[in-house]
Amino acid sequence: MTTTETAPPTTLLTRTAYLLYGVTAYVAFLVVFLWAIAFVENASIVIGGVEIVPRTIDRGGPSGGIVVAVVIDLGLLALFAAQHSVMARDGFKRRWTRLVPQPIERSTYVLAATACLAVLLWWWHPITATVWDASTPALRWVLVAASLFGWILVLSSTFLINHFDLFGLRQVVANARRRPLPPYRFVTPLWYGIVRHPIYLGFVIAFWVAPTMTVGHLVFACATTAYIFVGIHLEERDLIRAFGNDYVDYRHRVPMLVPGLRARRASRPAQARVA
Ligand SMILES: C[S@@+](CC[C@H](N)C(=O)[O-])C[C@H]1O[C@@H](n2cnc3c(N)ncnc32)[C@H](O)[C@@H]1O
Repeated sequence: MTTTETAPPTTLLTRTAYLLYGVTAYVAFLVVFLWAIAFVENASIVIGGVEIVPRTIDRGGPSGGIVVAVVIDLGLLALFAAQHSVMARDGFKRRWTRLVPQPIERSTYVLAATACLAVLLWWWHPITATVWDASTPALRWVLVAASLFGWILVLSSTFLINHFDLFGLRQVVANARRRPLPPYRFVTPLWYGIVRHPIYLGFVIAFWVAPTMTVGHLVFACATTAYIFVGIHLEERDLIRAFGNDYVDYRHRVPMLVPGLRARRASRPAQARVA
């Protein structure tokens, strides 16, 4: 997330190149994000007789023994998690922007995350042994709808905090227009008044609610959920550093992931405030 106030002086050519880079990173992200939805939902989309989702969580990927598949899949998830955890930290960004110009720092992060996600989706090894399988068509539809609701929650929440800042477009557009970037703001609209992490809640719903749960899908859901808790811990540390008592108070008022949970614990003593 960006807190820059002024864009450094650059030529028109450089600013245009940064803008194109940012737009390319955003479009690449959108394409791979749509693939990720199709991947998790095991969607089959045929256009002109061609299947455009050749590999999903349970279909089409490389095969191997179960042990090999679990090791490779966990390795792919670890690669994705490592990229996210390291590159999103403020300390890394400070050192990183000595190499990468500030206006395209976020786009570079988005591009790296997109590349790691594409590698994960392409090399994922399905493990198709069934854990559960909803028997009736009506129940299957309900579960698919609930899972898609998770994706809607993810996407709508990005717009509630700042979609174009999250994906680096605001930064390259401001730089192209030679406008200073307004400081990044802490906001709590709509879902952010119900849980502190609606994007992560959306992912948890999308990953766990499935009409057919295979062993591979379960490995994916367990590992990503564990990583979400680690990510929340790191992200909240940065948010407290950036927004101080505003975020500490927010943590006391609003539950982390499960709506209503914190309200039941409201009588617990408040944690230490930021000095
Ligand atoms: C991938 S988003 C996830 C946001 C949040 N954890 C969620 O699940 O909805 C990560 C970025 O959102 C920013 N962020 C988290 N909560 C925010 C809030 N209430 N207002 C503004 N930015 C926020 C963090 O600083 C971080 O850069």
